[in-house]
Amino acid sequence: MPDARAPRLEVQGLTRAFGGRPVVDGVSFSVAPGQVTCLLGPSGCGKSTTLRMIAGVERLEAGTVRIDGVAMAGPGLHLPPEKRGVGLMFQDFALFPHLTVAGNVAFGLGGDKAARARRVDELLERVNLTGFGPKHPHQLSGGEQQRVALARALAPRPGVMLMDEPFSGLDNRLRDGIRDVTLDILKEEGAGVVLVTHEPDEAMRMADEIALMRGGRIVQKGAPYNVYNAPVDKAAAAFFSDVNVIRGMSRGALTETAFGAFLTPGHADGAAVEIVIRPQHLKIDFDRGGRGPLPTPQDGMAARGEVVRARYLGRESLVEFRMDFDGSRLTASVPGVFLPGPGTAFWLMIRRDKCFVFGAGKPA
Ligand SMILES: Nc1ncnc2c1ncn2[C@@H]1O[C@H](COP(=O)(O)OP(=O)(O)OP(=O)(O)O)[C@@H](O)[C@H]1O
Repeated sequence: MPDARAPRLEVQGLTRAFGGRPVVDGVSFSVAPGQVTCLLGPSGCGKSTTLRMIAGVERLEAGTVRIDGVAMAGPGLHLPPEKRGVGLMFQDFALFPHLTVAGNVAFGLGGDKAARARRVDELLERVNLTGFGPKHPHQLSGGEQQRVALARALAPRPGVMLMDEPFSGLDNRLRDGIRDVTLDILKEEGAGVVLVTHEPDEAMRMADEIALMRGGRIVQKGAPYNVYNAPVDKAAAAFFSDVNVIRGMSRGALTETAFGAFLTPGHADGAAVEIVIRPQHLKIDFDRGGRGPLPTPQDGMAARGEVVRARYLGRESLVEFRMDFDGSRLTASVPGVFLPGPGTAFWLMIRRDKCFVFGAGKPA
């Protein structure tokens, strides 16, 4: 019996260049049964090429791909996509227009007619499309077509499901529901899933593990909570939200700023450091006749700034300040509606437990 914990997919050192330019450069990760790994990163970072090499539609130059312990690609080895036992779901999911819904779902299925029909019915029920079998794709909404595509990809019970921006063609209202249905079914089926996306929200919502990619490499890998709350560098932090940056210089493992001193161990004396904080972790307080709140160990000292502009975004308001100490801009996010007028004075503090300290030399 196969080991239920053995990885469904193991990718080692995947490498590929186009025109002499490395596009995927030593990518390694593995995916357990029922696990969703999101390859997340900006356009052009090599996510799709990685997925295509795993699928077998692109050749790799170095590295190995193993599915359920069996080598699919490696030095001198390249199994075609149909021999890999992978399910594919791409943005332009391209149902076969001339086939019915049932015909689409049954497309990759072997076995006798009755067994195929049973599997098609079972899957259509799972994706809430019972009774849609005789229809044709053009009679379906975008969300329904997406669910047919999911059923079609799952029909042969692939050990590994590869999805490239599968939800990006759907409007926002549909997307959340379909993501949840998809996730439930994939977990039940026990497939290992690799999902490519450039949207951090989607990765946070779907992933058990996020592999953050940049320039053809995985720069950070971990549970969404860890990647969000312990980014490896400023760019990793900034990929998930706007960030504020306060610059300073480390001396004796401390960096003095207008917000008080920050511990900056590991940075040499004289090294430029950047203290990075997300807008929701700035605290703001009212001006009390030219004074702000008293310093606290948790939040350090308050620094004064004036509102440049405030915008309401639905769940939160974003307020941009010009800081007195150096004229720099900082942005705070406040839940709900908070729209102070330009020029209003406030005092800002920084939640020490939520700030990240990086050397200023790292890539932006
Ligand atoms: N067949 C190809 N020939 C030449 N260059 C290619 C080829 N396929 C991809 N590239 C280049 O490789 C780089 C990575 O492409 P890839 O599609 O993997 O990125 P991505 O992270 O998935 O981006 P996107 O989200 O925009 O699809 C891009 O610069 C792209 O132009």
